Amino acid sequence: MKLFSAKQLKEADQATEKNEGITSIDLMERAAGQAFEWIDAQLKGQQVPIYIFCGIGNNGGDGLALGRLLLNKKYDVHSFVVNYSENRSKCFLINYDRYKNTSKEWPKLLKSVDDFPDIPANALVVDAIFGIGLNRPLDQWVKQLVIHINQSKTFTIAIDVPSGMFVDSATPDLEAVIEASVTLTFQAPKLPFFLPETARFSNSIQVLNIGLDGNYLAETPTKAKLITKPDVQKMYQPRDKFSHKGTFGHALIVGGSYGKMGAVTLAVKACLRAGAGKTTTYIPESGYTILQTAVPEAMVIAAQESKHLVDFSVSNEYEAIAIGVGLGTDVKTMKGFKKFLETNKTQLVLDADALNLLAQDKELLKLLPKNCVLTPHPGELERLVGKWKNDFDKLKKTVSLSKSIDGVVVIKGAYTITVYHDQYYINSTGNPGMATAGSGDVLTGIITGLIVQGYDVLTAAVFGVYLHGSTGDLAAQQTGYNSLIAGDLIDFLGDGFIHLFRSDNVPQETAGNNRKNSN
Ligand SMILES: NC(=O)C1=CN([C@@H]2O[C@H](COP(=O)(O)OP(=O)(O)OC[C@H]3O[C@@H](n4cnc5c(N)ncnc54)[C@H](O)[C@@H]3O)[C@@H](O)[C@H]2O)[C@@H](O)CC1
Ligand SMILES: [K+]
Repeated sequence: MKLFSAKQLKEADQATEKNEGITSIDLMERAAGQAFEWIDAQLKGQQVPIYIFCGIGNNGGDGLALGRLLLNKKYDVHSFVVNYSENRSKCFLINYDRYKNTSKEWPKLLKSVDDFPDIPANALVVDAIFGIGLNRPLDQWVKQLVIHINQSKTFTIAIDVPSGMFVDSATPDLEAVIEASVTLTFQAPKLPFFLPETARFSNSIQVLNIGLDGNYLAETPTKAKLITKPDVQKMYQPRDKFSHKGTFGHALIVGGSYGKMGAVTLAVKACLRAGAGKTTTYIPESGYTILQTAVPEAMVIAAQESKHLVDFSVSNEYEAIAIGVGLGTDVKTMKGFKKFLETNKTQLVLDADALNLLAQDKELLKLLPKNCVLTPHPGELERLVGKWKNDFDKLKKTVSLSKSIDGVVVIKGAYTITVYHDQYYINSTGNPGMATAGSGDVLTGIITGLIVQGYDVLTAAVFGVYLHGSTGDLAAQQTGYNSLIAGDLIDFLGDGFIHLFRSDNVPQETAGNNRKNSN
């Protein structure tokens, strides 16, 4: 699903008006109508005081149109105009007049803190103060109004975006943003709904389709995409009946150190479960028995050194090498790692301590082969790219890193973002249960397993991240969040694949009939 910028959404509005021969006031009526339908479907006529706060631009126009529709359905509506400027938009003014013709009570003008109404605890608040047009910090008194609404702790519905949130750049003041209970967003979600600093404001997102021009939406490329099930269904490569283990590649997992062999165990198991034809691990000698016992399906090459890997001389028979899980950052390991990078030509997935080693000596980044995949969590990313000022700056820095290595960077988090050059792929699956030791090792294994089967690195990263999250969601249905451990992600990975082609609304016992493809 594409995440359009504010500028693109405005262009889509214009294309719709032109191609359908409608005016922006018609489009606003459509948007407000959709919001009304949604709210009416929840309230079903129940009488609660509805407090609508409207700005003086088109977001405010939406609020007034919504207020009129609610009044027509005999809801108890109290409207306020947040008079932050005299530059009222045309559509606001038209809806202001229409509102006055519907209601005996005019919207109350708010001009300063003294005008703020008390908001009853049982009220439903509608936030239509600012939408995607916000482009500078709020006036002090408008910020105070946002704080006043947030402090009311009432159920708050934001129209299009929570007011105060910037869509295409970092939100300058995180105290001046509406904390929405639900965000009714038009046509497509917006990028900051998924970024760590701002995601908490746009809780529970409902996308309302207002029928913007299909051609414009289809043909306009976006920097950011939200990756959902239909996107990954297209990525899945069905298996040929006559395939054999050689068809699905050979992966090497390099890592482990004394006390950290579990990381390799998890990665190699995940790699196999993701579908790699063969896997080999290259580990310090002390892990030999552990690996052979824990994962009989994997081959093991034990290095001479017992506790840390020092020498990384591996053959070039693998389709991909994952390196870093449980590796440690011993000085000798660093030396060997550098030597390995100087000669290696195989596709790489770098995680954990491999990233820490790269961060210790950034010159090593130049030795990475094209199209490698880096999977840092925020701490590892910061060590690689330096401190960022905000989420947008973090993306910018990650884009630079991706371009400089000509590879893929997976920023792990609640919404994991895969960055390739200046494209962002935002993952929609996963849950807080996955914040547990070893979860990242499993992801490394999954991505590596997909690469060796022939998925290109970007697809392997985006698809792998989705699968990892959806598997976590399936596992959590059995374990709950607290009890989910990384091993569960491996156990449920098969269900993750099967679930890709299962309709979400079909009860479990009949779901199998709806499977188009399974692994
Ligand atoms: N045809 C259309 O254009 C449609 C617009 N829609 C609504 O229109 C919204 C966008 O409307 P607008 O572009 O009018 O903008 P907003 O209503 O989001 O903001 C109002 C205006 O205030 C000014 N402004 C920006 N920051 C300010 C600040 N800190 N203090 C004071 N003034 C500030 C800007 O000039 C901005 O245009 C969307 O989010 C959506 O809710 C929907 O009705 C769908 C159709
Ligand atoms: K809003």
